[in-house]
Amino acid sequence: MTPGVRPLIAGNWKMHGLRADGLALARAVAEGARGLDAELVVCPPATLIAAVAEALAGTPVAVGGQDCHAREKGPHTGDISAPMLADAGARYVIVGHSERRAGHGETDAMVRAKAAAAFAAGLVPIVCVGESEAERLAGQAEAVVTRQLAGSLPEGFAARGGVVAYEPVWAIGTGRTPTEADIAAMHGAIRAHLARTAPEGAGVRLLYGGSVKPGNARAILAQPDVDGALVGGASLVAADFLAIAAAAGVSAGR
Ligand SMILES: O=C(CO)[C@H](O)COP(=O)(O)O
Repeated sequence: MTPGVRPLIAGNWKMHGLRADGLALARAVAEGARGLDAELVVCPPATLIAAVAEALAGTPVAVGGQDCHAREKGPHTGDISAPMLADAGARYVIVGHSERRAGHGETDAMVRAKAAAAFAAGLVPIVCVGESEAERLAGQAEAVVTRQLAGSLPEGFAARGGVVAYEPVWAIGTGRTPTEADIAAMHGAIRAHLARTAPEGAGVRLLYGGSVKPGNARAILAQPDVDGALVGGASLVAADFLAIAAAAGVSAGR
């Protein structure tokens, strides 16, 4: 954990949740969030953002989108713009998740445009980067992630409060995680890249994502330059998500 940084724990619900489930989950998270020394964000499917934002109004839990289009409006059937997310009550948006890079052909340039659109709409982008297993085995992990950062972060990213999430693709939903030393090494490399490219880079919050669970959260969050977590599966169970958030506060020594 970076000294003095308030941990950020974000839950990516992915394509899970009908209205009743989503509202119940959001309310349970809000109930348990009081008194936790971490910033909490839930990212429901787009259909639930407005309802969840309304349910969470006045609580310490913020709402985020899982993706946005790079344009404000236009003929883009099925897409959602950053201003629409903000209008629905979101404050954050995940962009460049590996499931979108792989499943929707998103390039670094597209991710950069989406992150810029998020800033323009007053949202905080959480930009995801991470290597595949083949890239890690080939010793390319750091080079891949550095290249993704160079291509995906818009001008002024650090100064405007952008967040980076390191999510090794092979750790997502698999129950496998890098070693703590590997996580620390990659977060250190990301920090060094950010600090080289902008004076404010040292203050960017760096999240780790990929099979974060209550059982491993404390050890992962205790690593240097890990300022929080982007949680998938475990964010669908309020008690697990809250346990991860509690571990963040402990790791921050608060
Ligand atoms: O999106 C993720 C968290 O946002 C990431 O895909 C990790 O998912 P998990 O392995 O199910 O935690």
